[in-house]
Amino acid sequence: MSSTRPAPPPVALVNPANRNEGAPRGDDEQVLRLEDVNIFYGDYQAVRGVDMTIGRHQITALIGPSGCGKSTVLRSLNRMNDLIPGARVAGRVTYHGEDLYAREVDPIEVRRRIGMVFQKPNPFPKSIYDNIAYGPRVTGMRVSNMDELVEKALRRAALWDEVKDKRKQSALALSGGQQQRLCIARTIAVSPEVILMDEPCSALDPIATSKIEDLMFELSRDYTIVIVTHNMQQAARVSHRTAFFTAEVDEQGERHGRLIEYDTTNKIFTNPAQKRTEEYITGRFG
Ligand SMILES: Nc1ncnc2c1ncn2[C@@H]1O[C@H](COP(=O)(O)OP(=O)(O)OP(=O)(O)O)[C@@H](O)[C@H]1O
Repeated sequence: MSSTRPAPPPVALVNPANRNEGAPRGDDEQVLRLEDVNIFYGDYQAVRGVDMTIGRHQITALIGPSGCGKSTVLRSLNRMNDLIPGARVAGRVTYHGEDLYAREVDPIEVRRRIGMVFQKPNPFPKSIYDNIAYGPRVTGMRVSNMDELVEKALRRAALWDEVKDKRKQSALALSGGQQQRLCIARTIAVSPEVILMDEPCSALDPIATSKIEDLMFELSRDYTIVIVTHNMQQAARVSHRTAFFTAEVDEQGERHGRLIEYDTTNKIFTNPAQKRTEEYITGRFG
């Protein structure tokens, strides 16, 4: 951020009454920032010393070999690690400059503003309509017209045309790709600013994957997206910036995830600065 740029307006993570406020606007604004982030599961340090920023309305891909800490880092961005017994995040993770881990911050509000879509589509065993209405209801959002909200979320997730006549039917009857778009619609329904996606296409066929990729690109006009993917072609196709992680072995023989290189996706895939990045993207290791 340039020193002349005015600071973004504070975002109330603490006060749920402000949840319907629009997201602050600004082009290359940083939405999330990690500073010397270290993540532990009990005594085991899974991730070491990560520094990176996530820009607004960008798709940021986290790539790297299995076990290098991509999902762990992703979960630190909306305090999902809080739900894992023994997990602990040290260092600073800020959202528009606010410490996400400050004592007074409400993790529920964090997860509403920074939503998450998982690897395996996980709709609730409820109707399509109720899957979308669930979040607004439980978070106490003031909604004047729920039908409209449901329609908007389904349209936004490119699912409306396929389900408009069966909104009262079970979400479990949808195909895997439709279920994943429903999960995206469910995330969108509570008006987040950021959507975290943990390998959202790994359980889907190529056609469903391509629909989700198109959707991600479309959504990046309004949302900031961070995606973990094993699929390098996918990272290259959809993301603006790519972070390459790998696991390093310390003197005691323990493996710790490290961020090796973070740059524009074009740079990472055409002219990476680090040899390890090049070896990984050319398939020589990992
Ligand atoms: N809930 C947990 N409890 C203990 N250790 C964990 C837990 N989740 C992950 N780990 C460990 O932390 C390290 C990083 O795991 P993580 O799942 O973040 O890696 P990843 O890069 O996302 O892997 P993959 O690509 O295989 O999903 C691994 O050594 C893993 O075994």
